[in-house]
Amino acid sequence: MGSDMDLPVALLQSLEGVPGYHREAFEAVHRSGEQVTSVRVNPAKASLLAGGLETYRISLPVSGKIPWTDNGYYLQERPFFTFDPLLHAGAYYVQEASSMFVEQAMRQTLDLNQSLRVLDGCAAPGGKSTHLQSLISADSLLVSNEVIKSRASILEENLVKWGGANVMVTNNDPADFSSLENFFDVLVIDAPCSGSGLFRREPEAIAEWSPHAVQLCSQRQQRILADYYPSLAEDGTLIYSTCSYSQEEDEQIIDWLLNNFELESLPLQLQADWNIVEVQSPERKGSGYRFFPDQVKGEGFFLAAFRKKDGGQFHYRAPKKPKVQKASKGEVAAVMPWLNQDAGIQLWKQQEQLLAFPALLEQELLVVADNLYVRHAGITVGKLAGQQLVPDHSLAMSTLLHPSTVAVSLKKEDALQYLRKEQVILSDAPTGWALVKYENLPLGWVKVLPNRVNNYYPSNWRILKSGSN
Ligand SMILES: C[S@@+](CC[C@H](N)C(=O)[O-])C[C@H]1O[C@@H](n2cnc3c(N)ncnc32)[C@H](O)[C@@H]1O
Repeated sequence: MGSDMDLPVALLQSLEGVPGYHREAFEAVHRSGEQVTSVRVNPAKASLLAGGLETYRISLPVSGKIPWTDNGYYLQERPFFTFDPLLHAGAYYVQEASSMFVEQAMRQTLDLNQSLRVLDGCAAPGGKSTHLQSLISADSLLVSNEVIKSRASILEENLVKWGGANVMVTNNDPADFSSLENFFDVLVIDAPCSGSGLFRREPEAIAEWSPHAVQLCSQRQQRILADYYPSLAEDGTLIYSTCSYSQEEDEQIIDWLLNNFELESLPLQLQADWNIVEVQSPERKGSGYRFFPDQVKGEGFFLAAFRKKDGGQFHYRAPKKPKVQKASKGEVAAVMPWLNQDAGIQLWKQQEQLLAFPALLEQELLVVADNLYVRHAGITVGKLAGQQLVPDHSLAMSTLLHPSTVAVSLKKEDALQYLRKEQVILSDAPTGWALVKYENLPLGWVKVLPNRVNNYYPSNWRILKSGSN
């Protein structure tokens, strides 16, 4: 190999004959060094922002819309995202454009107005999960599972910032889901893969690639799919994706799925100007969709969708010893003034923590909590000290918060100071708990005391870098 962007010869050879692959253009786009930056806006927070969508345009150098998704935008250049308080407020997520195509698979194979139980089985750091949460209805459930503990904590952070109440973050092995047979209506597997689709953005990954690694990934993808499969209900949708170009991880997985399970391949409609390549698996002619960076404005990506034709439906049985209990009348009375009254939520208690969860998803909460290791469920409201709520950061990030909660607005420099968990000086703030806001979006809590202000931003999420742009 010569320069960093010399792609593995074995990869290039393996792609000969693949529909849509043009070696010269493919190599040229990797050599070009062009970087595509994109974000997906949080529709639940966009409406709260001081200037609505226009605020994003001021904060971010938006250059255009990503055509296969409602809330995705390309940027002219990559800003220093860490120094944008709106990122920390969960106003948007920085995400690769091609992977937002999962929205088409969801929209074209499901009625998103229905109440759905959705499992994101390979969820960290949360790109697909935050997207799925924005797509599903308020009385649908998203379970975001990540097997690696350290990655599950990043997933939790991103989902807490996103602010949806209908989400549970779990940290389980895929095999643990065997106890939830036929529970989910949608299973999204954005599988760990050999990563060739990201070589333009991460050239250092090229050195790790080998045909052997592709084989290992393919076997692991089969294990993950086989472990999760029983948890999908009959007529449920399976969405499988990778950021690999290798057929062993893409078309051959489609054939493996169609050969080993009662699945039907679901073709998706494409617009010609998206330049996404439709492929068929060699044996069973299942449909797949491949993104080449020389043809789309985005990185390499592959997606296929299926309908499950066997299984059955889930039958609810109340757990004998529920892991969460309904909050008492007194606890509800102490907490309700903090919450938006129309939110349709039920308050629960787990040890000392109070949490808010959509009232219509009571059975779902109980079943998932009974069978899995739940890191986070709904909105953590906080703990009661006597009759007083000590509010949790999750509540500040949530749209459940009562709109007239005491708040102070900060300019960018002060907001960054707050996000570094440093001292903030607030003149005129009344004593007690207050939200800190930037452009009308909450960043977190402070407690105003007569002689100082205590900063309650979560220590492990604080900005560590100095500077402001
Ligand atoms: C491609 S990433 C997922 C990216 C994520 N869906 C997103 O959009 O932000 C694949 C994830 O699968 C996880 N993973 C690795 N090995 C796994 C296994 N054996 N079973 C399940 N997940 C695994 C990785 O830790 C990683 O978080």
